[in-house]
Amino acid sequence: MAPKVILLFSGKRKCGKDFITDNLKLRLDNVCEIIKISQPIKSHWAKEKNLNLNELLSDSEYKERYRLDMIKWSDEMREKDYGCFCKAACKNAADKPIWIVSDIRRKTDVQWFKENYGPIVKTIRLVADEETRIERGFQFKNGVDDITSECGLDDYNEWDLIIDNGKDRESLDTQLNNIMTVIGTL
Ligand SMILES: Nc1ncnc2c1ncn2[C@@H]1O[C@H](COP(=O)(O)OP(=O)(O)OP(=O)(O)O)[C@@H](O)[C@H]1O
Repeated sequence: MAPKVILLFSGKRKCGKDFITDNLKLRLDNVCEIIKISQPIKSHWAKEKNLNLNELLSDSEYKERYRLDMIKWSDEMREKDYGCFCKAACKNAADKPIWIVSDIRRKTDVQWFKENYGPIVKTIRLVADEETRIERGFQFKNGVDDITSECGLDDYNEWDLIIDNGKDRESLDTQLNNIMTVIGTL
């Protein structure tokens, strides 16, 4: 069974992608699956370099140590096939009516999903003011926050929904209700 809706989430570091998508998953219970494009990148990289995958997946210093190398390597892979990681992530996804892709970063990610799944693909941008992001632990890093993997969708303007998750945000309940409207009736 193919998914009926695919939600692609994007947003800057510490805007709350994991927070919102984890809460959405709680609300949707077992009709959804969270997909991370970074998962196949990290598992391939871990295997290749003999690294600890769990540490690489968690928010640790360990991950930061390999971040730049991973970005460089994955960019080279994308040059050969821009959909390679989207494809790998979807191949491992469970058979659920709603897929939540929590870490879309590039226009080619959106392109790949739209080409392969059509109008069931909906895009959601999370935004948060910098002060709030800093409170959550964001620190600007040259070579990380100023390159495509963080800025590739800054000028994308066809979002189905933009959610403020900064200091002026609405309640979590309202944020999730707005997402439910995008999902519509299955
Ligand atoms: N609406 C919110 N209310 C309370 N806490 C929040 C909210 N949004 C995010 N947070 C908290 O802010 C921190 C960063 O959020 P989260 O990890 O979801 O961001 P992210 O966008 O996934 O970050 P990264 O890109 O670095 O993975 C977490 O500790 C999270 O619990």
